[in-house]
Amino acid sequence: MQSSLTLSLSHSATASTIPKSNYTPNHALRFPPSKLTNLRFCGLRREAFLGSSSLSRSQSLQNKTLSKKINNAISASLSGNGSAPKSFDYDLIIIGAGVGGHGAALHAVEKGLKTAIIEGDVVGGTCVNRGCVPSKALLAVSGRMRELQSEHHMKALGLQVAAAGYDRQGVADHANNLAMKIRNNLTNSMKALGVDILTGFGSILGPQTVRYGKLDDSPGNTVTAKDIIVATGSVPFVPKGIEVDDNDDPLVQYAFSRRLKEEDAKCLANLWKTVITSDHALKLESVPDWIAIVGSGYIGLEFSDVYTALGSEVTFIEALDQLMPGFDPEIGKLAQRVLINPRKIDYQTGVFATKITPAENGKPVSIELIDAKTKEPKETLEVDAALIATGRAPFTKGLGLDNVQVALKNGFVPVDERMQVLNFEGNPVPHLYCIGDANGKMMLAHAASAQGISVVEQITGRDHVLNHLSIPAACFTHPEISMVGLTEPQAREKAEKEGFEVSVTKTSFKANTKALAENEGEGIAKLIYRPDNGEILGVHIFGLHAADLIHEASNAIALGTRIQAATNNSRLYSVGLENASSDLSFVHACTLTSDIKFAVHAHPTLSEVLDELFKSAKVKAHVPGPVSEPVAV
Ligand SMILES: Cc1cc2nc3c(=O)[nH]c(=O)nc-3n(C[C@H](O)[C@H](O)[C@H](O)COP(=O)(O)OP(=O)(O)OC[C@H]3O[C@@H](n4cnc5c(N)ncnc54)[C@H](O)[C@@H]3O)c2cc1C
Ligand SMILES: NC(=O)c1ccc[n+]([C@@H]2O[C@H](COP(=O)([O-])OP(=O)(O)OC[C@H]3O[C@@H](n4cnc5c(N)ncnc54)[C@H](O)[C@@H]3O)[C@@H](O)[C@H]2O)c1
Repeated sequence: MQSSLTLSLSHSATASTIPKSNYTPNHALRFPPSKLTNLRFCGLRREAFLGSSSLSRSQSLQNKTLSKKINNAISASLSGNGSAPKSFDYDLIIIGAGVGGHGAALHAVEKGLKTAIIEGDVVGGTCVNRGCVPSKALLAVSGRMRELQSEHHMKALGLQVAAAGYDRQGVADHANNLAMKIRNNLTNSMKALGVDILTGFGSILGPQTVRYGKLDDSPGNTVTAKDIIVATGSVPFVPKGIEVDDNDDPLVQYAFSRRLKEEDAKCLANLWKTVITSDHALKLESVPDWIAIVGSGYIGLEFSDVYTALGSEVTFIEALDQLMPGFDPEIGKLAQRVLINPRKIDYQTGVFATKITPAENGKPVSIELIDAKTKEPKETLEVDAALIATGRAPFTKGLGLDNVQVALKNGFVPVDERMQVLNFEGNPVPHLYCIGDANGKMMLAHAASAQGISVVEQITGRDHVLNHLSIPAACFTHPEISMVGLTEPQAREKAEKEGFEVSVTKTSFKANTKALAENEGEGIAKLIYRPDNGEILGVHIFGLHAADLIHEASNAIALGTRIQAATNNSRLYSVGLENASSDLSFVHACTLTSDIKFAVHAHPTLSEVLDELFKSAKVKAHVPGPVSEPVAV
């Protein structure tokens, strides 16, 4: 924390409980001295460089001029009749080489398909370059910083550590280098397997036909394929009224291109990067003293972990009535108690950030807040920087989908459960699929990849429908949060509609030897299930390595494993024991393997948290029935 800070935020207080006199007016005091110097030294107005335009890369890609260019390019290369080609250049063409496209390409090659992937920017897409990969590198640092800074934690382990510090550029380099390494791995893996990587912006010209090339009026290249997968991903969603001024701003690019003196360029960069999205925040070009994070979903929460570990104070601005509204409410409450309240984080819920203006000429970032329900103005917050983490928008403009009678829905590509793209009438367009963030089903890297693999299975003759309720998700805070399936309210709603009973059971990390050995006993696991048949409806974990632990539950859901199947397993179990010498493996195969309650976990491991969880579930007593003959598998 800078010594210039005059305000010490109460840990659990909402912003509105902080005396107003401390909160906004003397805001200049919150600026680190270096920044004030820079602001005075620069004395430049951003408009002096490029007028008032300040679109980020992603936004500028999406703007109208771009759409026009693409449409012109598409019309220039349309062959005329729009009918399907008779022979094909490829078996499969994928538009977009993010993790979704990459996963599909690798599986397609394995299945013997001649495959090409079209990429308009860099291989790896959001996850590798601007998402999962660099964010997890920053979170790895924040986790260690947090641990080293916790005197109490260190003392409990009998350790003595001198004051922990960090080198901002070193941390940023770690994230950037990791992204580069994974990007190279992805590129090399595709090249090695013979996937053709075609460079350019891809769009659909007609059935089974794609154009790729520059974003200009040139005809570009036309390629055909038996099947096409759209995997164009997403970009940060910035609500109306919020002005983002991140580093990809054409103004900054312009300044650099004019070869300003290094300190001038740095100064300009400092001056302009005050309202950012995750695209920019991941570069960690600065660690602001006080940053407002608009949105308390995955991105907001993970960045709050990073920023507070590195010394920032955070103010969350959340439109809904509670923080982390997407999580199971009970897990959300615990997460708030552990991840928010003891840290230098305050928050306002039930408010919209309607207008955000970047810092300029010595003035801080200003954030106008309105009550989310009444729409009445609430207050204007002044901070050093703002991170906009209000969701993601599909990147689907200019894809030419109207050439195959497809209309976007709020920008997303409409698909059915097999990821087949649906036309105006709701019918699948033959040979056209969309996976990943662009279809909006589940905006997660592994979901994109799993959808891609599922599509390849289908086009190679094996029908496959992905069960999205079996796909786990994790938030990589310290400790982590993970989940699979339904939240408790969702499960109860479903139960009411379909007429079944729901039970909930929980276990604590406090009872787990390994967690206690690590001095990390804070956490719970929660199981939501059907007591009548032992079906797992949802599992939620908050605690050490929750992101790794969830897979036992997600695999169980995917494979249809029950907590305890509705057969008389206990009788089968005893039959097995009596005949242990010869028949136990048979009995195992047909009964115990379908009962997760009887799975064996190594001791002492964190996985015993889940073992306890499944064992504590009370599946209703079964009517004793005839014991079926064991079947060899
Ligand atoms: C900060 C952050 C952290 C995240 N962390 C995680 C995490 O920990 N775990 C997780 O599961 N998910 C995480 N995500 C979400 C994850 O990044 C996305 O769900 C995932 O990247 C989606 O993959 P995709 O292949 O659908 O799209 P993308 O990764 O966005 O890739 C799309 C690709 O298509 C290219 N493209 C777009 N249009 C065209 C076109 N017309 N022609 C040619 N190329 C085109 C783009 O340049 C891009 O390379 C995170 C996201 C963010 C922003
Ligand atoms: N660990 C991970 O798997 C991981 C990490 C980061 C991102 N992601 C993916 O990226 C996607 C985007 O993440 P995200 O955190 O931006 O979105 P999100 O949907 O998770 O959360 C956005 C939050 O912003 C709030 N909000 C929206 N507009 C607002 C406004 N004007 N004022 C105040 N609050 C507002 C919403 O109520 C919501 O709580 C997620 O869907 C997630 O799947 C995943």
